Order: sequence, then C-alpha cells, then structure tokens
Amino acid sequence: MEAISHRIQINDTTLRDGEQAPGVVFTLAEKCAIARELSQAGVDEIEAGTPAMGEEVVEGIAAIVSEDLSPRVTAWCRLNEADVDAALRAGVKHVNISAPMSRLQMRVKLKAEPDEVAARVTRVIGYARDKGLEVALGGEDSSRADLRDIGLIAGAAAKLGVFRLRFADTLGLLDPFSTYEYIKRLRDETDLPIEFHGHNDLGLATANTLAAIRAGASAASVTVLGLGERAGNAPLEEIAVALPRTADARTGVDPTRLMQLCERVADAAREKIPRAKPIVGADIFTHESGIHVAGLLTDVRTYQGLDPALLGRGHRVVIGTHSGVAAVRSVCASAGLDLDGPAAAAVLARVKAIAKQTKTLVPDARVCQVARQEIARRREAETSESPRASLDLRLHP
Ligand SMILES: CC(=O)SCCNC(=O)CCNC(=O)[C@H](O)C(C)(C)COP(=O)(O)OP(=O)(O)OC[C@H]1O[C@@H](n2cnc3c(N)ncnc32)[C@H](O)[C@@H]1OP(=O)(O)O
Ligand SMILES: O=C(O)CCC(=O)C(=O)O
Repeated sequence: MEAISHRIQINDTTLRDGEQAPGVVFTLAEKCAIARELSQAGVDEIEAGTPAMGEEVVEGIAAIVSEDLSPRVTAWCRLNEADVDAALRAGVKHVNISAPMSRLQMRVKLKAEPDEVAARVTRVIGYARDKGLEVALGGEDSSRADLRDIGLIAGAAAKLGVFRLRFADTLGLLDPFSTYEYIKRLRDETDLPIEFHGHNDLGLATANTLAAIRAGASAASVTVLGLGERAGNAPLEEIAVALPRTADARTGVDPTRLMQLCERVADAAREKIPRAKPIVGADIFTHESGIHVAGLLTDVRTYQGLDPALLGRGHRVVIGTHSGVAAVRSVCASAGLDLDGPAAAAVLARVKAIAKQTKTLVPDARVCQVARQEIARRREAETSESPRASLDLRLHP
C-alpha cells in the first residue's frame, strides 16, 4: 500500500450517530458545548443531528448553527422531502441525505430497486439543491452493496453537484483488507470524494478507517470516544492521532484538545472513559513494570511509542508488584530521598509485599514512608553496630 501525504477531513458525528448509542441523551447546552469543543479541536465538520426527530432536535441544530463555528454544520436526512424541510428549519446549509445501498435495505425500507433509488435520489437531492442546500450523499449499508449499485446511485447524485459520497460500513462487517479493496474499487465507480463511516462491531473501526484513507478516501466520519450505535464508531481521537503516524496524512485536529473534548462528551453521555482507552485513557502513560520503567528512565525511546507531550500529558511511574529497584529509587528521589542499592532493594521488597497484600498499587507517599523507615533502620543499625565494634575491640585487643 502506498503512503499518501495529504489533508484528510475529520467529520464528527458524535451529536448524530454518537447520540444514537442506547440511552445517550444530550441536552441543548451539552450539544452546544460539545460543538464548541469540536470546533476548538479543529474538526472539519459537525453532523449535528437528525432534524426528522422533531422540533427540539431542530432547535438544537439551529442553536449550533447560530454559534457560527468554523466547522461546517450538517444535518442527517432520510431520502425524502420532509426530512429536507426539517433540515431547512434548522438553518443548516449542508445536509447528508442517506440512501440505502444494499439491495436488502433498499427493498425492506424503500420497497425499491437500484434504478428506483437512483430516481428518488434525483428527486430528493434535486429538491434540496433547489432549496439552496449543499448535499452529501450518505450510502447506508454500502459494505453489503454491489459497487455497481453504488456507482449508479452516486452517479445520479453527482449530476446534481453533491460534494461527497459517504461509504458506510453500517454493521461493522469489514476488515482493513476488505475495506481497502472496496474503496479502491469504488474509486473506479465514482469521482466523488469519499468519506468512510466505520462501525466497531468487530473492533476494527479505526483500522478500517485508516485502510479506507490509504485506499483514497478523503474524509473520516468519526465520533468522540467512538460513541455510537451498538459497538460504536471509529473514535475521533484515535483517527486524529493515528492518521499522521500510519498514513502520512494530515488533519486539522489539535491533539492537545482531545482530553478536554473526550471528558466533555463522556460527562454528557454519563460514561466513564476506560483507563486503558487509547489516546485519552488515564493509564496509557502510566508504567508499573520494572523493565519498562528502568528503560524509560535511562532513555525514554526504549518504551515510548507515542510522546505524551503531543497530548499535553506526561509519563507516570507507579509502584506495584511488577516494580524494580530503578522505579523505587526514582519515586523516592522525587521526594528528596536518596537510596543506595541495598536500601532500594529492601524498600522494593517491602512495597511489593504491600502491593500483593492489597492487590493494588502502592501510593508514592507510602513508598516514601517505607523508604524513610528503611533509612532510619539502617542508620540505627549502623550506630548500634559501631559501639559493638569498639566493644569488640576492647574485648579482643
Ligand atoms: C445506520 C443509521 O444510523 S441510520 C440513522 C438512524 N437514526 C435514527 O433512527 C434517528 C432516530 N429516529 C427517530 O427518531 C425515528 O425513527 C424517526 C423520527 C426518524 C422516524 O420515526 P417514525 O416516523 O416513527 O418511523 P420509524 O422509526 O418507525 O421507521 C423509520 C422509517 O424511516 C424509513 N427509512 C429508513 N431509512 C430511510 C431512508 N434512507 N430514506 C427514506 N426513508 C427511510 C423506514 O423505511 C421507515 O419508514 P415507514 O415509517 O414508512 O415504515
Ligand atoms: O447513510 C448514512 O449517512 C450513514 C448512516 C450511518 O450512520 C450508518 O450507516 O452507519
């Protein structure tokens, strides 16, 4: 796969697909706050909701539009005029109009065959364009579609000047290899810029999105923390950080804003960020294993893949059952306690016993307390050894 060096659009759908996660409800104030964070983080587009859901959602989208943020604000519509009218009431200038691409979904949802869906695309997107809207075509269930059907429907949309085609792996069925093949082949069917929208049912949404970009997609549809239907979507924070590292591609996202953005969304979604969550988890730069800590302390490159400074974060050494002497000495040195090798080994043995007994980490303060006790014990031993030595000398001249 060849490397690509160009600017990739990061399109966020936390407020649309993210809110489709079971039980997630954002208030109007939360929606606006998230939109502002997204803007400050540098995303290119905010898919702000589904106007067909009702006037409260329309008002929410309108409130985001009135924030006048830098990202383009879009609304998600089904392939009908009523949804377009609702989007117009929200005041957006851009809409994503979704058409089912698989025969199964076309037949079940629209009772239509590909040529009829193409005709309906011409009608509804024509309607939206006449109303002055910029339109992207959403290709629902694209990964189960015949690419020629997508080509036919995208062709109808392209004639009306749509600005993009979304390839949705709606059910998260693809892997990176099949994604790469699909997007490569899709490029033979359409000249429209392609956005990839991946779901995480197999835990592959990030990998698939990166593969789609390698294959020539120019935009990634993502959500903060991967929030979304079922197993969720490709996480914005992972894509924004991984893309420049794996595909030699640039985005407009400022990595130092990601922690705050994710915390804001987690809070509004009433979710806890898992501690090992890539990019933003609390523990991803926390090191317990002695070999890693010793390496990091000597030369950070030994065990650093991602520089925490990129995210405004830093490494943290913690003490537990996997610690070694170097870690103990480093923690104690930070508190001004200088331990020689034997003293550090003794402290290590004691703190490991504590960690084993408590089945958790030993706080730095406790490590230092043990160290102080050890230092005192050694001093005491030294002083009590000295008189005995002189006594011995006296007894055995
Ligand atoms: C993969 C995705 O993420 S798709 C986006 C999913 N998002 C949502 O569902 C948003 C939340 N949804 C809702 O609030 C409601 O479902 C609404 C307001 C959109 C519609 O509610 P209702 O009118 O009660 O319809 P209901 O939910 O029962 O069924 C959905 C209808 O949309 C139709 N539909 C689905 N996709 C499309 C499409 N792309 N174009 C046109 N119609 C569609 C279905 O065929 C069904 O039609 P029917 O009412 O004639 O049977
Ligand atoms: O048609 C679209 O815009 C995509 C909808 C979606 O969220 C999906 O298919 O997963």
